[in-house]
Order: sequence, then structure tokens, then C-alpha cells
Amino acid sequence: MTRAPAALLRSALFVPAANARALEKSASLAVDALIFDLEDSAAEGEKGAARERLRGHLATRGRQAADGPLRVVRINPLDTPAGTEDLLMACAVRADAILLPKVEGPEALEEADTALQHCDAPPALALWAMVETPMGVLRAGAIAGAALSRSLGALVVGPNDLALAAGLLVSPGRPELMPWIGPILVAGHAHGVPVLDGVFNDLADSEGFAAECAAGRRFGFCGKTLIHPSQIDPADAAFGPTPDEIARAEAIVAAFSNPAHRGRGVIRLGTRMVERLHLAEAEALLARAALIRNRKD
Ligand SMILES: CC(C)(COP(=O)(O)OP(=O)(O)OC[C@H]1O[C@@H](n2cnc3c(N)ncnc32)[C@H](O)[C@@H]1OP(=O)(O)O)[C@@H](O)C(=O)NCCC(=O)NCCSC(=O)C[C@H](O)C(=O)O
Ligand SMILES: [Mg+2]
Repeated sequence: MTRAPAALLRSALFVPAANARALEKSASLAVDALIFDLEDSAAEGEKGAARERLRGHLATRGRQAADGPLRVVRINPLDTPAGTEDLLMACAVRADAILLPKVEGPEALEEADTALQHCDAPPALALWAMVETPMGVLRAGAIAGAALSRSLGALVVGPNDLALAAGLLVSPGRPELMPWIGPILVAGHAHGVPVLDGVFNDLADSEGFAAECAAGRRFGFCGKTLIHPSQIDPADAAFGPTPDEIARAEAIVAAFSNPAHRGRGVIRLGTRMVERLHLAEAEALLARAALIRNRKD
């Protein structure tokens, strides 16, 4: 099926549904996506109560506006007792997307897709996939290319589960994770599926967080998953175009609009070669900047 045009996904905050206060707080946050978590942040004995709390919360709060935060529910795996109940609840409250944890192949997405068809879920309800196991990384291409009746809205890296499964001792700058992250990025870009970077666990290390966001942007992630409201603004800043990038994009557009350059495939701009592919890139960046500006107004 065709992929939806990329929405803004700079910041995606995990909100533990087991925590009533965090759930309440999430309604006041300006963020691109809220991922309500029923999986790892809900202990075994809390899962039912967390689901019912989230049902009540989402039932009384529809998406505030077309450009309000996407409402995503991370459910438990479908082969666990809680998984199907979670999926039915997310469908009933008209979530925007369901995030499946520990996806190891297209079969898990197909199974969820079929279950959603049986409960008359709207076609607009997207599936998202966490890739966070060695098998998931090995099959990332097949996951990103899964044949579904609905859109695969995002792949999400799970660094904590990857580190656990592969025995990684992750150091600052996370070089140990790079061989695992690379195949997920390639798979997403090959199939036109946005890839969200994994969470950063140290809430006191704001410099480390900013550096990881900046690296994530350079690597081609669309945005980052977050664990705390204080991480939203730095993530939005890192994954939105900077004023310098906007100025450069405007200069490229202006250069190609110059009648002297009409019909030319390649021109010189200052010290650099600029081709029409850079014009397309500049136009896309300016469209993204306008989307962000409109959201603020
Ligand atoms: C990490 C935390 C447990 C820290 O909690 P706490 O110390 O209570 O935070 P603060 O006192 O600083 O909170 C200040 C206020 O902000 C609200 N808050 C905090 N976190 C969130 C949140 N995530 N969403 C919404 N609101 C939040 C507090 O309630 C305070 O509100 P108020 O008192 O009204 O001012 C906590 O931040 C937390 O639980 N974070 C999310 C944890 C989570 O969801 N984990 C699962 C997803 S990550 C994951 O699974 C990784 C992946 O799968 C992988 O494998 O890597
Ligand atoms: Mg995980």
C-alpha cells in the first residue's frame, strides 16, 4: 500500500499508563506524538489497571486538533495474555497508531493487522513496530516492507532491549549500538517508513542527550523517542531545521529561480556545487519549516 506523507515526528514521548499523574500531565504537553505505554513500564500486576486507566483517559480526550500530538498506544506482545486486550482497547478509543514491541518479522505486523480488521478498526489506524531484538534487526527489511492493509507509520529503535539481548556495554556516544541501528535505518529508508531513534535514559545528562539527538538527526532518524517532558524541547530543536539550514535552502531556491540558471542541472553557489536534487531537498526542508511554524502559531 502507499505510504502516508511524513508527518512531524521530532519528539515522541513515552507516557507510562500505570502512572496516573504522568497520564494527566501528558494532556498539557506540546509534543509531536504521545506513546502511551502498557508494556515495559507496567509491572505484571499493574497491566489490567493501566489499560483501564488509559481507556478512560483516551475516551474522554480525543485528539485535540488535527495537528495535536499523535496518540499511539504501545501494547504488550500479542502472544501474551494482555496483548489482545490492549489492542482491542486501542482500537475502541480510536488511537492514531498501535506500537508493537519486539517485532521480529512481518508476521507480527500481519497478525495485528488481521486482528484490527476483525474489530473493524478504521483504516487510518496505523501500526508502528519496535525493532529491539537481534532477530528484529536481522529481519528489519522484511518488517519495513510488510504487506499490510494499513500504513506502517514508524520503526522505533529499542536500545535497552538490544543492549540486554546482545550483552552490549554501551558507552557515551553509543558506538556499540551502531551496528544494530544501521540495518534499521536502511530498512526504513528503503521502504519509506520513518525511523525514530531510541530513548536516552540519563535524565541528568542534558549535554549527552543533546549530542545524541544531534547525532540521530545526522544519521537520518526523523526524531527521537523520549522518557521525560524535559526532553521534548531539545528533541524538537535538534530534529527541526536550524535557521542556518533554512537560510541555505532559501539561497538554493533563489539561485535556481534566477533566469540566468533556467534549464541548468547544476550551478555554483558560493564555493559549492548545487544540483537539482539539492533544490528538491531545499524545497522539502522549507515545507517542513513551514509546518513547524504553523504549528507554533
Ligand atoms: C523516568 C521517570 C520514572 C522519572 O519520573 P519522576 O522522577 O517522577 O519525574 P519528575 O518528578 O521529574 O516529573 C516531573 C513531572 O513530569 C511528569 N512526568 C515525568 N515523566 C513523564 C512522562 N514520561 N510522561 C508524562 N509526564 C511525565 C511527572 O508526573 C511530574 O508531573 P507533575 O508532578 O504533575 O509536575 C518518568 O519520567 C517515567 O516514568 N518515564 C517514562 C518511562 C517509560 O515509559 N518507560 C517505557 C518506555 S522506554 C522503553 O521501553 C525503552 C525501549 O523499549 C527500549 O528497549 O529501549
Ligand atoms: Mg524495549
